Amino acid sequence: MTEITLPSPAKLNLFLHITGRRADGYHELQTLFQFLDYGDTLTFRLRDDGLISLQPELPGVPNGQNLIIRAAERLQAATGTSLGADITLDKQLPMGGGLGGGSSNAATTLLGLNHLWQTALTEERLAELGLALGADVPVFVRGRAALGEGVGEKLTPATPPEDWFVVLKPEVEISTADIFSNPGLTRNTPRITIAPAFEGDASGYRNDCEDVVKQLYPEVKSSLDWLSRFGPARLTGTGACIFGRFPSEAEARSVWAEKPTGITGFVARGVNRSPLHKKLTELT
Ligand SMILES: C[C@@](CO)(OP(=O)(O)O)[C@H](O)COP(=O)(O)OP(=O)(O)OC[C@H]1O[C@@H](n2ccc(N)nc2=O)[C@H](O)[C@@H]1O
Ligand SMILES: Nc1ncnc2c1ncn2[C@@H]1O[C@H](COP(=O)(O)OP(=O)(O)O)[C@@H](O)[C@H]1O
Repeated sequence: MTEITLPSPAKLNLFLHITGRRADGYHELQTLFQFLDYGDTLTFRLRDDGLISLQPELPGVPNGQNLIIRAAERLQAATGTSLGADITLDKQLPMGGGLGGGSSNAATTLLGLNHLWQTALTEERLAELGLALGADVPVFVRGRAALGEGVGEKLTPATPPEDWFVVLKPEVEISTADIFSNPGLTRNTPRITIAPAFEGDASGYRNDCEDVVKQLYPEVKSSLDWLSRFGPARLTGTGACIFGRFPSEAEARSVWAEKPTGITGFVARGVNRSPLHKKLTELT
């Protein structure tokens, strides 16, 4: 095999509780991750000269800082392979939206190149390499919906309902670091036991970043107010994307059809197995 094309799906944080703060300033979380059957696509073409190239360059992200290149270089360093790759990215996910697109791209690169280069690292080792690139990378490497604890890297598989979602992207850029450093952030939500997350209904939980984000960004508040008219709606990650949950595709699409003009987003299904892992299994 000299070329593979793989999905790089989005994630939602169905809830996100901040339960404390570590000595290094990072926040301890409890969060329920689920994948969407919607995202970016990456194509990897084998090179035998060790070079890594990426096209197209993302606006505002020089290739040297792109998580795709950084993941590929980490895999080269960890395995000592002499192989390289030409990588093409079809970007669909909004950047910095709380959908984990960059982390997902890093995970797809680690799994995709491990396959193409036949470097045979275990999923556990790939998740370790990924964690050094971002707290959200391990869940994408593992490919199972999960309760994430620690900074999101301690994962316990979970099976939330595979509902349909309307995802909206208010036109604001939100920095994760800014939200986590806000003095008004709730940082003492009591830890929940794992059992409710297994049962999968996240409706009794919340996103602890939501109040701060709504105060700072009225566009997010107005989108949440609008979407909440149709059912439960919530922020994912530190935003800016929000999601509404619906039991059927038809209901999700009818709400989507009524969205105010000028707001972007998409309709997608929540899935407990990553589309990336599904595709990789088909290849082997
Ligand atoms: C909040 C979450 C939830 O899934 O998602 P996103 O909104 O990014 O998608 C993640 O935990 C985000 O993880 P990640 O995107 O890897 O964050 P990083 O770039 O490592 O962190 C940016 C900055 O946010 C702060 N930070 C991040 C994670 C965390 N658990 N505590 C923190 O205090 C730190 O100041 C850090 O320097
Ligand atoms: N391949 C990539 N795709 C998206 N963003 C990337 C990528 N590589 C680096 N980044 C940087 O990571 C930041 C966070 O991106 P992303 O993971 O999409 O959002 P979030 O963490 O909010 O879910 C971007 O704003 C961008 O600067």
